[in-house]
Amino acid sequence: VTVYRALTHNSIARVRGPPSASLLLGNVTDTLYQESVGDVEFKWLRDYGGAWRLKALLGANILALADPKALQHVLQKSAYDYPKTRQLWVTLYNITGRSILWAPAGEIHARHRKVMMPAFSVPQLRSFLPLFRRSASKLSQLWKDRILAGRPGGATVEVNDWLARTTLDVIGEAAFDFDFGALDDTQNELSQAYHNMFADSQLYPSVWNMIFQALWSLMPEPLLYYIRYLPTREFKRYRSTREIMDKFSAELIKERRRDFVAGDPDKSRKDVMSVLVRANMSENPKTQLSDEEMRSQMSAMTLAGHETTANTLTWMLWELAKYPDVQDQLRAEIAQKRQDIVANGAYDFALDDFEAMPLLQAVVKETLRFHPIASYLWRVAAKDDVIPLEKPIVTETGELISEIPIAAGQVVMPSLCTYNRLAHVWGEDAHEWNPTRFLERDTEKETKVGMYANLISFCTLFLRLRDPKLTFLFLFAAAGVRSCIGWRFSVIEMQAIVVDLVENFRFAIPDDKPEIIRAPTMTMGPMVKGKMQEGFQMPLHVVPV
Ligand code: HEM
Repeated sequence: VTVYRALTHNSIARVRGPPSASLLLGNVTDTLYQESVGDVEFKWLRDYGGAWRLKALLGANILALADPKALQHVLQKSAYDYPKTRQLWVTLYNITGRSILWAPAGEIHARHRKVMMPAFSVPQLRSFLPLFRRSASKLSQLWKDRILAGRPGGATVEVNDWLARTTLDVIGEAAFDFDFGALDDTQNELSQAYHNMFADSQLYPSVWNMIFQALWSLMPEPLLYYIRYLPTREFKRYRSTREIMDKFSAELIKERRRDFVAGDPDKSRKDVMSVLVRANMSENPKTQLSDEEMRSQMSAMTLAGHETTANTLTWMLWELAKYPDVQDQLRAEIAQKRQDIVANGAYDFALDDFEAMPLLQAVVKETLRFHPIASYLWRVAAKDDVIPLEKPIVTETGELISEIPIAAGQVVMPSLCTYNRLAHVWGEDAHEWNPTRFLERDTEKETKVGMYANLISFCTLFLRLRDPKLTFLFLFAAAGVRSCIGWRFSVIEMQAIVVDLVENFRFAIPDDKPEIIRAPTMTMGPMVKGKMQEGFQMPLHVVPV
């Protein structure tokens, strides 16, 4: 009924949007088959403003949103009234099981979030800094020994693969106290299962696959849990990864629970799984996560916590290679801070040191703005609603509207990559990578969309986390919202890694200047044009400093 209402509700039809190339496929292929993320979205933003209509498969409408107030409404204020679409939650279920990424909006998601939050508290994350620094330094040493030894002029390094291996090892140790051995090239079932998963399974889905997914909206829900057994390229890949991970997680949870029951001999254990097991066992049995849910969190953590950070770091190094003056200034800032650290008798960078490095902060934020690896999200309205707009849009009939009424069942597509390019939020040069914008910004007057620098890239709600009172509040407020639980983890990890790499190496675009594209997959990875079948990659010329 809701699907039918959404199809027949006519207010959305008045919102302007691109003509649809095909009656059957609508504009969906424009997005999924575009060469580089943004090719079509930035044009639509220019043509229609902060909201536009796309045609989905079988004639349905999709409302795409870049407007700050609209995004705040859909992702924060009424977040549980905009659950994930069936296509998205089924995919997340297929990859991770009954994890927080799958968890249906409302009581189930709030229960998952509550048990998981303690593992992402600020003190807990501070304790991971030595791990991040150790992993970064291991990566630098491997480059020096294996690739750059005897080559003072440097060599071309495929940095994305190395960074994905580094972040996989980091998440393994931080989340499970487990060594994936990815940097050491250990032949490991688990690390192989996650290698290039999205590039292998999601790039340019077939038309039949898209039509099949559109039909999920009409299928009875219980049936959707069995779709994963179909023998398609992507389902086979997801299934084998999940089976390997499930086996591993089951053992790990058993071990951690045994520790807990036996009095937890190693109370200092900080890995996410230990904190999760402790938090879960302290919960009221009614609100505890089941064994299956606990196992699934491990898949979710590995999935959400490694390629995301690796791809963002890759884009950061690419931009630093393109802007050698910014790279030099960053290296000078690092050298200055290193001198202060040595003068103070400290051994290595602390979190406060990173926070006192304005250019480092700006480079991380600007990269998250410019290259949001989750370039758009999928939501569906659970009930009739009116979406407010900060800037009015012009309709098909020439009216100016500042609210869009929608019917239950309406599919909404928060377009994170276009919000991050709004000229009235980020400046007239929003389509340029320019970290200095974060050295000069006054965010007070902006509609608060993102918790971190008002960026939407982590889908976060806005609160000033430096204030301890608000941090406390955040733990509760965030219990009901689907923002990225790992945003701070990722920011600290990226700072720790980029500081080590820029301190030790100079990055440049290789002489053959490969054309890099932002592949339209779930984590917007870099690919070399013409070599897409080789998966994500970013060749950069690397010279030891
Ligand atoms: C640059 C790195 C990252 C980016 C840009 C990012 C972005 C996002 C976004 C946009 C969402 C919302 C997705 C949706 O609701 O449809 C999300 C959710 C999530 N992220 Fe991240 N993420 C990053 C790193 C991480 C890391 C390192 C972890 C874990 C250690 C993590 C764990 C999660 C989890 C568990 C959720 C689901 C939260 C929920 O539904 O309540 N992410 N992330």
